Amino acid sequence: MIETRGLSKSFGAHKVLDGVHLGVARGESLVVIGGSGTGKSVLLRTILGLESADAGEVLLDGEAASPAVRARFMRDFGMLFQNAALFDSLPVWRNVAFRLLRVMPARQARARAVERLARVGLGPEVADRMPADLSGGMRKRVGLARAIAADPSVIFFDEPTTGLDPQRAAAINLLIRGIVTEAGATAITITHDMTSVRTIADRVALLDQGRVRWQGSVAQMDEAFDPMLRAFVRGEPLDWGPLAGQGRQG
Ligand SMILES: Nc1ncnc2c1ncn2[C@@H]1O[C@H](COP(=O)(O)OP(=O)(O)OP(=O)(O)O)[C@@H](O)[C@H]1O
Repeated sequence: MIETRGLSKSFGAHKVLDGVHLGVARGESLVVIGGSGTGKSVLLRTILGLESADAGEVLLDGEAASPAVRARFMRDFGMLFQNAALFDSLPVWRNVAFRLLRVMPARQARARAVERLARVGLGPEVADRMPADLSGGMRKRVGLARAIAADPSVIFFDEPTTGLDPQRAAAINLLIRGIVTEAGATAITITHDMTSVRTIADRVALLDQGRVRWQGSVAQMDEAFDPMLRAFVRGEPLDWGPLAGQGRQG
């Protein structure tokens, strides 16, 4: 359903994507992992056309992503941005119902928004609050409620559990898994959270230095020999050289 072929993107002299080949089948959940700054968010933005690629191509439903193909794709698409990206001037329910308000009466859109808020563990009293009055974790969940409000068949989640406590994170992981399994949605998720990977992923791709270094199922990930993948999965500390950790010695 979504395919990238040799996708490359630089900012000035900094090559962030260096020939990314990746595919996601309809109804599949792909999780992209990789160290900070390896280009995971840039990859999603380039697939969406929010960044233009320097080389390579994006195919959506087998067609090259022309503006018309992208517009069609976006009609049935939801996204949770890393920072939730809420509209600060709109109350929570209008943020959640933003797209619904174009296609249904306000009363119905509000009822749907309240129902979606409940799915992410937020009560109806949150509906009329302003985003600035919410905690970071609550904003994240409002962003998730907005992403799923219109029952999209394709959803991108950029770090869905960052900033949530472990129990809320686990609930969000199950919600995302349910959206893929029960509603048959196609999902790409970026995360650093290995619990999320294990709950959400049909397939995992490890991005490194602008390329897909490894990809496979969760079971294959646990058996894989790739040293970088193993270190990432186990959360082994990076070696930052002789100055690292000096603060600990006072
Ligand atoms: N608009 C931009 N202009 C210049 N550099 C950018 C721009 N967007 C991203 N970058 C750079 O591209 C690199 C990859 O960024 P990206 O946000 O994709 O990383 P990431 O893998 O999602 O990281 P994290 O896990 O920390 O969120 C970073 O070095 C970042 O500074």
